[in-house]
Amino acid sequence: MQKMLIEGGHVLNGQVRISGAKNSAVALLPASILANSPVTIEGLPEISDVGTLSDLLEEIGGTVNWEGQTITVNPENMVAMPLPNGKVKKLRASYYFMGAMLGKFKKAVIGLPGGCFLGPRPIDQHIKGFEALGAEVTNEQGAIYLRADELRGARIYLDVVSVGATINIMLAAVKAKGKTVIENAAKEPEIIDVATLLTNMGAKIKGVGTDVIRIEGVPELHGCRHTIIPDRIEAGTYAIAAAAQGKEVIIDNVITNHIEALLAKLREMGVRLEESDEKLLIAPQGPLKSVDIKTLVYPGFPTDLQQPFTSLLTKAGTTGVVTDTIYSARLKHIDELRRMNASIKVEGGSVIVSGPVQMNGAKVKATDLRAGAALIVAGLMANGITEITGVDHIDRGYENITDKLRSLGANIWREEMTEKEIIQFQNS
Ligand SMILES: CC(=O)N[C@H]1[C@@H](OP(=O)(O)OP(=O)(O)OC[C@H]2O[C@@H](n3ccc(=O)[nH]c3=O)[C@H](O)[C@@H]2O)O[C@H](CO)[C@@H](O)[C@@H]1O
Ligand SMILES: C=C(OP(=O)(O)O)C(=O)O
Repeated sequence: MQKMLIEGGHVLNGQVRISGAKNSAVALLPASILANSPVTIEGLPEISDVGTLSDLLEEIGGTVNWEGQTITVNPENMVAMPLPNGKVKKLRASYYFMGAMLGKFKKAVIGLPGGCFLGPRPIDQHIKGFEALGAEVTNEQGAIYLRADELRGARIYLDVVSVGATINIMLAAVKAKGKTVIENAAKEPEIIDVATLLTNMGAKIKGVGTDVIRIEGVPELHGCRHTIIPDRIEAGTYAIAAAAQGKEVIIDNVITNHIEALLAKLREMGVRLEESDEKLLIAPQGPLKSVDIKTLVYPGFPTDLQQPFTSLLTKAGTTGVVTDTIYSARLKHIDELRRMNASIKVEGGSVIVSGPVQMNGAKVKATDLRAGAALIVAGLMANGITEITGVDHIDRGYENITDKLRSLGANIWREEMTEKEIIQFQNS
């Protein structure tokens, strides 16, 4: 087990390249199950969630070949192998095996997913969608059993706007008989990316990127080649780090339109930004002004950037209020930031950050993926050394984050933890 160390105070400068989007990758891989011939996906990020899903595809009989960042999944010998335990619990996106296996085999057994603990994360809307398509869904000892004689298109209204439910219902519906309409669908760019792959596989999907998606089922889907979109949350994290501790940082391979809500807030804080084709320059100038943020579904401010943005607010004057309307309990980073000298109050559902304060290095724990990103941003700004445990969470979603930050001038590295440190970490 490793820990991450950061000597704060070094100025970030230079260029960093963004990897393929985690939240696309984790849906594109299960989508390959639906094809009857090999699917090639280019530009996958080297993160542990991708590794885990690739193992799961092999567990159900697929063959997976890697060539650099390009993966080819051959689904021809896949079977409806139950996956009630084990790797499915390591990540959230294993729930996409439900929709994809139901769509392909009309049956699936998948354990309830893991992923970041952000408070309750029900999957009732996924199940409502599967049932509307004609599946019988039961929860038996923590695993979801799905069976259908036949999947039939249906009109499905999502009670909450859900990324996972929108994609999962698309996966189950593309081979169903007849028309499916998903109303109140989510509009995240990753949903468009998955629909693009499915369309290249022969699916008939309209309206993706709006809140009404229409699918006309087809009997067969074939293999294809697809290039993944860049990770807007990774890009946003580097943009926040650059605003916190950068001079002139260029973010390469970014679709700036995908992070417009963040960029608007950075501009309000007084950060100079320049956008060009696939590139974004971040050049903070002078003291930062505090702003308020409220997370919303896309294209609103993303919940996945709320935690790192909270770290940035510690450097701004004078008071910023953060409200997460998607995951109100996504607050585990706050105590750790306080250890580093942040002045943060939690009142009702809001986080009130007072600044500017000088953060100090401390021993802190990443309790989830973006809490880890928040601690890295704080560590880059802090006096002295910050030691972060819980690095496994960070590795679920950030490719080579230590190398990328080092190339920008940060002094960040990893060390193996001693046995005593591992025991302390496990008991904390
Ligand atoms: C793998 C992946 O893509 N993860 C992302 C996805 O998670 P995930 O797909 O799990 O998040 P959802 O969009 O489904 O969740 C949005 C909100 O709806 C609620 N909800 C969701 C489904 C459901 O059946 N019932 C229900 O009540 C959730 O508790 C949450 O409050 O979108 C989140 C919100 O942008 C991001 O933080 C995650 O990074
Ligand atoms: C919450 C996240 O991921 P997951 O849904 O995979 O847990 C995230 O990417 O911030």
